[in-house]
Amino acid sequence: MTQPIFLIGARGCGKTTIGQALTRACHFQFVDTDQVLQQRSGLSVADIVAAEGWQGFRARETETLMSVTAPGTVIATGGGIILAPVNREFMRQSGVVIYLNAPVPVLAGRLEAFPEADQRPTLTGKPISEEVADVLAQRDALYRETAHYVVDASTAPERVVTQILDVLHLATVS
Ligand SMILES: Nc1ncnc2c1ncn2[C@@H]1O[C@H](COP(=O)(O)OP(=O)(O)OP(=O)(O)O)[C@@H](O)[C@H]1O
Ligand SMILES: O=C(O)C1=C[C@@H](O)[C@@H](O)[C@H](O)C1
Ligand SMILES: [Mg+2]
Repeated sequence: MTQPIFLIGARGCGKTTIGQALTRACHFQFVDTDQVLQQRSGLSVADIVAAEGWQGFRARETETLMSVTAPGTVIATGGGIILAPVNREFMRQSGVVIYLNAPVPVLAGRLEAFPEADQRPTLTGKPISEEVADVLAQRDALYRETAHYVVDASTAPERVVTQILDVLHLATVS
């Protein structure tokens, strides 16, 4: 199988972390839309949002998603990639989409430990655990309708990777 693999889910569910580990396990290339967007622009997410608003960031995100999608690639997306219908349709039609699902306390705990504020400027102005709950309530249905598979992302990274390999029927080659 060489179809692109898209990892979707909330901030902190592990798209970047699990994507890198999955890439090593299945010998795909790794790409992260947040990282590519920031490298290409020379700006952080927080800088872009300050200058152009979330609308400007979302337009750049769609362009980045389309440009990095290629066979043999694991694509870690940004948490809000599913907001645009064009992104949802593009991912479902271009490859296999996996939702890394984790409960609010797990997500909030990770984000409180590793805020990375330049990449994760506030979405609501609320404290982290409230924001995570609000945003997940708004987006969970969109993650589910976009995904071909849902995996439990609250376990250790190796177990998340194993679940993904299982649903994809890919053998781990070490
Ligand atoms: N399965 C896991 N178990 C424990 N810690 C994890 C796991 N997955 C990710 N983490 C940790 O949670 C934090 C956030 O992970 P990561 O940056 O991969 O999330 P993300 O989904 O890419 O978030 P964003 O949408 O903001 O890009 C990191 O510090 C990472 O080490
Ligand atoms: O959940 C979101 O809307 C975001 C998640 C991050 O990955 C970044 O793409 C950005 O901070 C927006
Ligand atoms: Mg990430």
